Amino acid sequence: MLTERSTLAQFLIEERRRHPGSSGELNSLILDVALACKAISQRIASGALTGVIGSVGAVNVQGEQQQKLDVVANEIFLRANEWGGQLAGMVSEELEEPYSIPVEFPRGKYLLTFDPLDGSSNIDANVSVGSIFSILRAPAPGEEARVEDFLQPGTKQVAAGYAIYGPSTVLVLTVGTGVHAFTLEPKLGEFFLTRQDIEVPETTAEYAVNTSNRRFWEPAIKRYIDECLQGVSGPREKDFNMRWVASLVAEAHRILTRGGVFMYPRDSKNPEKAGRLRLLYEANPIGFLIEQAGGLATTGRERVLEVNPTDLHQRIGLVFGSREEVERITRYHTEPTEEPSDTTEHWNPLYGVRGLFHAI
Ligand SMILES: O=P(O)(O)OC[C@H]1O[C@](O)(COP(=O)(O)O)[C@@H](O)[C@@H]1O
Ligand SMILES: [Mg+2]
Ligand SMILES: [Mg+2]
Repeated sequence: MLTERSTLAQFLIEERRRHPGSSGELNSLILDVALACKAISQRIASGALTGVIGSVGAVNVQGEQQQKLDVVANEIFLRANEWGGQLAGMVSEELEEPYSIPVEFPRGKYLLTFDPLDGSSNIDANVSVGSIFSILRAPAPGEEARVEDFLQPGTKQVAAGYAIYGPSTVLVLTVGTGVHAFTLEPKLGEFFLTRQDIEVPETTAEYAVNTSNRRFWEPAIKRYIDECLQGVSGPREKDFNMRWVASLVAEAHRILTRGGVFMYPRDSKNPEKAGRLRLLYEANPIGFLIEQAGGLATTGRERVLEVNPTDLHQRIGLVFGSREEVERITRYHTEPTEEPSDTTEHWNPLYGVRGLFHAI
């Protein structure tokens, strides 16, 4: 029987009872991932005192500035997960190719993909960051994983989660039986169950989007946001609130706590990229968690978890959160929507359909 005092290990033992013949390898893997998160949490907490703040002065495979903590967190993830015999390979945001398990360690039946440090541009400002992970089955257990082995749709995930390094460190996990949160007790170094069966409220009046990209958005997103901005005097007939942390993990955690909708839609900013966020280790694990909590996650057009990946570091548009809003945004992508000629005219209360001049 699980209680508020159950540890992550006790939770995993309870879960395993549902699968009497299971080997326990998944549990060991999740505990190794959790160990990596504890170690990263400690490095982040000590901040500038241990010299881990600042950039490396190099760009990663994605062409992004690597922070020292990106490199440190990546190393911690690799070391914590390579030795246990559960994995056939790993894919990290920080590595171009899959990481092959060193020959001295046994290879196992799972694959791990991860973003070791998400939101790392926030590190210097001491804003919440996180780690995101996804676990898949290896098509060829015991053999070195090939690139194509990782290209599985998100529906195939066995487990997924993230750790948020905020005022407290919280591990949020799904093994396909709901979403549960474990808070790190730093003195004991143990994760304790603090929220069970998390549910995303169906309705919300809070959205998260980087509006500086507005001119690159598709009409459906412009329409949605413009309608929110019109508040009570617009077609939505209610006022909205906005948040943008620029840390996917922090946005997902807020939405799993009080609802909301997050958008990093496909845009025309860089036509070679279909979005900002990466499918295998950002969109899929977050999508799995959100669906398990009763919310929705789409690309704006289709369910994220049904996208067939074509590339390890593929980017994708991502819309997730409270069901009603995600359904609406996804519907707007299918409806013919006029490109608003000028934002101000579109939402200014003086000019809107319900505005002052319309009434005269
Ligand atoms: O800088 P922007 O455009 O606001 O983008 C922020 C987004 O980029 C990310 O930081 C990308 O993740 P990484 O830090 O792992 O590259 C997300 O967490 C966040 O949602
Ligand atoms: Mg990230
Ligand atoms: Mg990252």
